[in-house]
Amino acid sequence: MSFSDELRTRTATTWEAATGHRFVEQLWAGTVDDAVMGRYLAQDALFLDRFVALLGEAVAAADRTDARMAIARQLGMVAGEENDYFARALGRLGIVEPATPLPPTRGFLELMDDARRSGVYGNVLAVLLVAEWLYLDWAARPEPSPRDWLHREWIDLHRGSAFAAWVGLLRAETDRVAAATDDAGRESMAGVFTRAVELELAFFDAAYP
Ligand SMILES: Cc1ncc(C[n+]2csc(CCO)c2C)c(N)n1
Repeated sequence: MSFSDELRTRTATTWEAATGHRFVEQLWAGTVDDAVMGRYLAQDALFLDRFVALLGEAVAAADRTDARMAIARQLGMVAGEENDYFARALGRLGIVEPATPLPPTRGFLELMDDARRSGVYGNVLAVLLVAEWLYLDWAARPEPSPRDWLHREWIDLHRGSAFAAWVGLLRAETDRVAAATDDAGRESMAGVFTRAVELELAFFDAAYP
């Protein structure tokens, strides 16, 4: 079993609680309450800002040109298309002020800052991999899309062949880097991965008061 599969298996209970969360169910059904969607997106705007900084560190720390270029392309996508969704969505929901980070957001910001400041490519990859793979997992359901663009576009941003290929690259990089590092390095990557999965679940929970 690959290193990434092993991490995914090790965290299966929490992972599946996140991918099957009521937020995800309601998103697919198109029934997420505007107050819930607003709380979630306002927190996610804070998350995304630091996520872009983390992608910048991955661009800097990658030890192969093909990976560096692929990460840089993805960084451009997040700063472009994804940011545009946020502007429209927050505008429609009437959210103008930046939110105060709730505990799961604070945890994520700290985890991303630690990985970024460490400059350790494997730890940076471990956070990116969870954030992207877990979202691909819930967004790739073979179900009809909700009608409201607010819900539909949030699903569409996380599925499709380009996004699946990006997650494939993160998995391949994670496996390659893990194979080239020592036990302590792999333990560190596993710790970051596990913490990120826990935070993804807590992040969905926090959208509900
Ligand atoms: C808490 C939280 N975790 C993961 C993602 C997923 N995500 C973050 S940036 C991005 C764009 C593609 O690189 C994707 C899919 C999120 N939005 N919020």
